[in-house]
Amino acid sequence: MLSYTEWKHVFKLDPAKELSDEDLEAICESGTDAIIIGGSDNVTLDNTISLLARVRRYSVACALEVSTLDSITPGFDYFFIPTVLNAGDPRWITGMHRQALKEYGTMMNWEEIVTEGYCILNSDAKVSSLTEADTALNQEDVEAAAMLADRLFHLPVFYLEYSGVYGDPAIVKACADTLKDARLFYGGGIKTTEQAAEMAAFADTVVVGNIVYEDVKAALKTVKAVKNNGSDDGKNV
Ligand SMILES: CC(C)=CCC/C(C)=C/CC/C(C)=C/CC/C(C)=C/CC/C(C)=C/CC/C(C)=C/CC/C(C)=C/COP(=O)(O)OP(=O)(O)O
Ligand SMILES: O=P(O)(O)OC[C@@H](O)CO
Ligand SMILES: [Mg+2]
Repeated sequence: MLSYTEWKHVFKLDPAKELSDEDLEAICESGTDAIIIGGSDNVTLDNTISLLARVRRYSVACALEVSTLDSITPGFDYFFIPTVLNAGDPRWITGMHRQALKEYGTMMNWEEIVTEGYCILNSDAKVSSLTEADTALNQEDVEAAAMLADRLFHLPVFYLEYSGVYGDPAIVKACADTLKDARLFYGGGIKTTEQAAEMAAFADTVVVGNIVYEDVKAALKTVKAVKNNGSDDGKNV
């Protein structure tokens, strides 16, 4: 299994959405580096376990991106823990985390835990309303968020989240230039090979989500586009 520090392309699958066995097989066997299971609403223990079991038929790495306490279950290669750096509601910065650690703190394998410093930039995304994110950020503000994640908090991942819309490549580049150690994850609105390649030039890891459910053939094409155009700064590998 590839360490998450080497992932260039990832599919994010939502346990609350339907995906046929045929499409799931194509996604898992596509050459992507990993499957992240996660979503911002209607994620339950049942739909998480069900999707995990289906993905486990394949050898691809599989991570849970934890968004609710109820959906935490063993069996993943990694547990990605978001903290939303521009959240208005502190529960999504450290509140839920402290609650989770009361329950799981003594039984954690810390090697499997990867904290993601999220910066949410699409005001229309569900995740934006959920966390009451302050999305009115200019490039300088986003660079400061990247520095906060990387230099001040030493988070392993800074996640530029445009969920649902294609982001601004200039901002993604600025973050790539700002980060020293943290890996840059980019996610949001990727529908074409051109978009996938453009973001792969700056981001360490490109996350492809909703298009899987809209046009699986287009989703599959993003794998090669990313792998052939990825940034290669040797960070953290
Ligand atoms: C033994 C055992 C099972 C051990 C497990 C160890 C473990 C994992 C312990 C937990 C440790 C811990 C600290 C957990 C944190 C718990 C928690 C709930 C934290 C809050 C996380 C958070 C900030 C969530 C906010 C939402 C968010 C950022 C979700 C990520 C996914 C995402 C952005 C989806 C996209 O959503 P969206 O595009 O809006 O949705 P649609 O595509 O459907 O429109
Ligand atoms: O669903 P899309 O818009 O591709 O975004 C991917 C991911 O960043 C969502 O958390
Ligand atoms: Mg989504």
